[in-house]
Amino acid sequence: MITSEEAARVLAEADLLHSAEEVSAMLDTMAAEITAKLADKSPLVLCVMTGGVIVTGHLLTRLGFPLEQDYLHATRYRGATSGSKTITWLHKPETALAGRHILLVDDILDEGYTLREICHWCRDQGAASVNVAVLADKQHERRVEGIHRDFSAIELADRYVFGFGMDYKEYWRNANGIYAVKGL
Ligand SMILES: O=P(O)(O)OC[C@H]1O[C@H](OP(=O)(O)OP(=O)(O)O)[C@H](O)[C@@H]1O
Ligand code: HPA
Repeated sequence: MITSEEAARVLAEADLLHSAEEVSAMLDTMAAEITAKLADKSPLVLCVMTGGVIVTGHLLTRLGFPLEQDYLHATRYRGATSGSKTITWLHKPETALAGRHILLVDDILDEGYTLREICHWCRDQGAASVNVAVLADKQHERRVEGIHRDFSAIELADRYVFGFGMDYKEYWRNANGIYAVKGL
């Protein structure tokens, strides 16, 4: 945990990677790609809490076709900047997944453990298809086997980022843009 004063310093010293306007334009593009693939599938959109909440909200207003929405919460970082290999499930969706076309929406695909486990779970539930949409796809060599994203708004360099749902030690999910922590 850090104090709010430390959090304010982290933002003041951070590098702005993408402004809110840039994020908005990239979400427009991703929404168009999702529409082209899923508009006739009546998908079930699952927000991956907590980080996925902001991108899911912005994305949903750009999807002008019939869909349903639910959420799940699976976490492995729990406020830290490096993750455990064990995913903790805090909430599973109420909506039945069997036979549904699932669109998972999360803030970031980093090493991939989280979304890989969530995709496996969706398939175990009998989903007809599983598509993954992330705001940010971090570029590095540590990605686990067996996970790929179908849609991504932004590719990012290998730095610890925050904003637009992504946290730094639980702060600054509310930052309106994408920032990289100084020195990380
Ligand atoms: O690709 P990975 O290396 O697995 O990391 C990506 C995941 O990590 C973050 O979740 P976190 O565990 O921090 O949970 P939170 O969203 O509740 O903070 C983020 O929201 C992704 O779900
Ligand atoms: O770079 C990151 N920032 C915030 N949350 C994350 N979860 C995985 N990687 C990150």
